[in-house]
Amino acid sequence: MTELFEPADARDWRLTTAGPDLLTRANAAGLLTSSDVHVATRVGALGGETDPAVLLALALAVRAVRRGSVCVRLAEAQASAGLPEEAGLAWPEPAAWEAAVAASPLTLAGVLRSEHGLLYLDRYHRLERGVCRDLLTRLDEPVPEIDGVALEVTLPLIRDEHLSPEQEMAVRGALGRTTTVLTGGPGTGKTTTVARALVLLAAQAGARGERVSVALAAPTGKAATRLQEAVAGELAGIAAQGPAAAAAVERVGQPQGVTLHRLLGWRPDNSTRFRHDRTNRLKHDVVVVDECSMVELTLMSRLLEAVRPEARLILAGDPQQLTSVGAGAVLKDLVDGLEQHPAAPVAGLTRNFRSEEDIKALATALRVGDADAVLDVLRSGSTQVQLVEAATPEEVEAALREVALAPALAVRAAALEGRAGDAVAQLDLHRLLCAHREGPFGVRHWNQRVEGWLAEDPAAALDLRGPWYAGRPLLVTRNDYALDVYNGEVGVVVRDGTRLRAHIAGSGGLQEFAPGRLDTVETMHASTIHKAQGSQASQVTVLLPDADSQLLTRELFYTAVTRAQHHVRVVGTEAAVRAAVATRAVRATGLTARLAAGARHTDDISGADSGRSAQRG
Ligand SMILES: Nc1ncnc2c1ncn2[C@@H]1O[C@H](COP(=O)(O)OP(=O)(O)OP(=O)(O)O)[C@@H](O)[C@H]1O
Repeated sequence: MTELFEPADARDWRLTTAGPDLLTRANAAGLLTSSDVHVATRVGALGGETDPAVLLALALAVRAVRRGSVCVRLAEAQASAGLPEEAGLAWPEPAAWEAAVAASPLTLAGVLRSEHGLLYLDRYHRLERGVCRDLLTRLDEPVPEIDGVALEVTLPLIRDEHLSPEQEMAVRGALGRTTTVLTGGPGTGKTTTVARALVLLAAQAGARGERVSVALAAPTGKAATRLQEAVAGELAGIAAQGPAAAAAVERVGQPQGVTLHRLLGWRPDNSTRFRHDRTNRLKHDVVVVDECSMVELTLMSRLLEAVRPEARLILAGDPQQLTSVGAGAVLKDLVDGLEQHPAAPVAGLTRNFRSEEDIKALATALRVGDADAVLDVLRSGSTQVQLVEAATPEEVEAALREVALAPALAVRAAALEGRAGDAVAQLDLHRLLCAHREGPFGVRHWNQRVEGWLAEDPAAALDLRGPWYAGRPLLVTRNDYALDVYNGEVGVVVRDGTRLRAHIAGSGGLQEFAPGRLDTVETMHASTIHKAQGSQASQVTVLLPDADSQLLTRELFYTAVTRAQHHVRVVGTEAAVRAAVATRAVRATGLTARLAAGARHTDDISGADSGRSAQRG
């Protein structure tokens, strides 16, 4: 994947004429945006650097972070840029380039940091080193001796309900160390395992005459609510076995699921600093964070600073999913980097207990990158997965109208009758997911199309003169602490007599608002795959963009299809399916190599897999 933008015309806002020729050429070729160039030239001017090669390196480091990487490997920059010859960019010779960067006043001043061929902006270098150091320190932290009697009494209670051998291994592991990275695809029992680990940890604390305080958190409100509900459900299942089990579960308490930002203590004056930090740690003895694939480097750094060193930390997630919107690929890096660590903190769950067989087969084929197998499953005539081949706008329109209008009508009908619970519950039955926000394959377009179909449908009788209408499905896009609604939560606008009310589903149930008070919501007849992370629906329709879309990656496709519990419908072309499978969204970071070097007790992070960049396989 070349990751270039195509200037619309000579006045494209991403184009600039200010700056050294090398940078403006890289800008004109679509490699650097005007802001990359401006930041590099401005920082260069402030730091006394005029060498265009060094400024190009700095601009590429800025670009890397903008695109989700933490650093850039200069030696590979030319190859991964994929610029055509005609771009006329005179790439510096790598060895001389690295030497110039090393000798630059920007490096001497600490603005740029080079390490084993990886070039970082100082902030990201500090964050990465901090995450690595905090994690490795945590892994060396001793844990209280295990009380054998309490363990023998509690293990049968959590085994009885259900616990596979790999889950039991993970649970025992969580008991024996401060930090556990629990990985697995959807339905592999991560929450089940977390709930059981909580029961064991609470029993151990009980044997020491203590009580545990548990925090459950996730990057989005929806994921936090799901975590809370799933843990509560599992605990209730264990408790139902009898008085001894109920007593063991009672020790865990009833932990609330909260967003990670809320757990850490959001501050109105600062978006990357929190009330809880190294000087004001979280009081909890056990901190569980789910959907960690969505946690960016900055947030992981703040989390590790805030958790007491002796507290238990369980980081759960699926490293195959899309990485965080912000820079870093932390969960994946932890899994790869800690693989060889003597404390063996990574516990992988592989058996899927929930999904339908063909959805599992599709997810497996995607994980291993076998495009033929993906297409075979999609075309197998299964009742669970299906490829609706649609190449032209008319074919896509027909395919989506068939699947998206009926759910929208059902939501509208419930909302008109004031049945808020039913209307919101409908949203879990079907989700239409797009890769893009804009354009013919984008969320904005399909939200408008569904609204248009509703307006045309006599059953819906929708008047589209205002943005608020009964049956408008809502997706919360940002945390609003004043209203207590959180990113990822969903809701519906419902008629209440003569007025409209917005009902949002949060961890405490439905909350009702005057629609005008909500300014962090968007319409959700369709949503992006990114925004659907951390949620699931019974049926999912995935609209694939054109095969040459820069957003189309295996991770994106995998994340989309694994949102489905019972049925996945993929709308697109064979070429798009193949392009998705062939394209990896790999980010350049040094964390894997850093962690692996830490595990080997060396400072050498020149591991072969550090500083990877996006590639089309
Ligand atoms: N060992 C097991 N035997 C039978 N059923 C199990 C087992 N482990 C988990 N399950 C069931 O499988 C389903 C999925 O488990 P769980 O919700 O814990 O998975 P998960 O990995 O957290 O999924 P997701 O990330 O998609 O929420 C649940 O219904 C759970 O009760």
